Amino acid sequence: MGTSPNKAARISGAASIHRFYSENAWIEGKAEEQLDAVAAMEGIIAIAAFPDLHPGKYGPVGSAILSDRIYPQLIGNDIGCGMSLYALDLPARKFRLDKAARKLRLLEGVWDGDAGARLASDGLPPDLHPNALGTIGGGNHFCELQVVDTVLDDIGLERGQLMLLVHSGSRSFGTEVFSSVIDHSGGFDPDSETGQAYMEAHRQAVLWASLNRAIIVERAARALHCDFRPVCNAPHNLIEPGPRGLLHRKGAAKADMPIVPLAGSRDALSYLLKPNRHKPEALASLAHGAGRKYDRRSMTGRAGVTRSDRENLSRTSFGGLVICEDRQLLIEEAPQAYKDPAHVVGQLQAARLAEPVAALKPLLTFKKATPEGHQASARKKWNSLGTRRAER
Ligand SMILES: Nc1nc2c(ncn2[C@@H]2O[C@H](COP(=O)(O)O)[C@@H](O)[C@H]2O)c(=O)[nH]1
Ligand SMILES: [Mn+2]
Repeated sequence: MGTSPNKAARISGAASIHRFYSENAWIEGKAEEQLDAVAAMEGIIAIAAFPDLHPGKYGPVGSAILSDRIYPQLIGNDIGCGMSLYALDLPARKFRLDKAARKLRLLEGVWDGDAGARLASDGLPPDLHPNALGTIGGGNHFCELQVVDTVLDDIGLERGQLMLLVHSGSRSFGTEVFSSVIDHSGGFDPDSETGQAYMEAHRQAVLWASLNRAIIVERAARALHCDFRPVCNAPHNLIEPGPRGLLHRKGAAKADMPIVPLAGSRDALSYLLKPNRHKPEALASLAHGAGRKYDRRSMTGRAGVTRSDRENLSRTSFGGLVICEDRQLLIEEAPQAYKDPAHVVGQLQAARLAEPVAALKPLLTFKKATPEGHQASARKKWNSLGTRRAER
């Protein structure tokens, strides 16, 4: 369990860990053990842990870790993963959920735009995983149509306004970068050739992921016939070099920006937060979501157990819809898998790290709609259509 925010600093191993959650937070013992293990690693300077903390494959998710070494393992494969939020120029009165759901199915297929040109215009090699660009990916990546439910501060949003929240990362590119360094659990010296090569590939992956989210919203807006404007773009899986060292954020939102999104679940509110910049121990970071309460494996038996449960997996208590044909993913990503985002926000407020400025209600959540095999055949079909079009 966590300690209260006012006695949160604790020395464990070499590095201090600031826990920004109280005894009431749902924190697994394994996540605490992972924090302690990281604090004892060579070169770790300080750690900030947030109330969405939960165990990860290689380290604690929901933490920011300052280090004088590069630790690719702390970031994992989804380098640059983040949340981008956009306000849609789509009148709510004209909005029809079932129609929008049909239109957004377009996101299932590959993107038919000029990936090479977009990559090049962002300073990236044009052949950098072009086929994956503009696609959401699996797991808990999603693209969600939301409606502004509550506005607590003037941030240019109005109640009832439609929004799009995109959560995605660097797809196959990030996986390739990580797989080349996966065995280096001891990390890299930042001055070493291998360390510098990793940081260059990582820099490109962060740009790639951000471009990916931008293309996803373009695709969605085109399908919905509307305009959009960016509200915030907050990565939460990356290393940021700075004057105090290398800041590793693993499932911790970059918070040195005016507004930071905190995602809930497909059946809970998401929040927009105004960070309080006067807490250096928070390492310019914040919770990025509700955080997992139960791991994927243990969701079988917790969700979709009865027939009516299974029938309701694609509907939400807000009257919203979920587009995801992968039944197992629907179960693993069921709302019960996550902590209560309102509680997470309350913990951040109690720790004086941030204030909520708006709450957003999910209307339509698009997760990986077809299993990988179907996607491959859809891609083949799309490509052969393209070839036929070109032959005409
Ligand atoms: N609004 C939604 N939020 C969701 C959904 N599924 C997950 N989540 C939240 O996003 C974060 C992402 O975590 P990450 O560690 O994979 O980056 C997670 O903590 C959840 O709170 C959803 O369908 N809609
Ligand atoms: Mn993520």
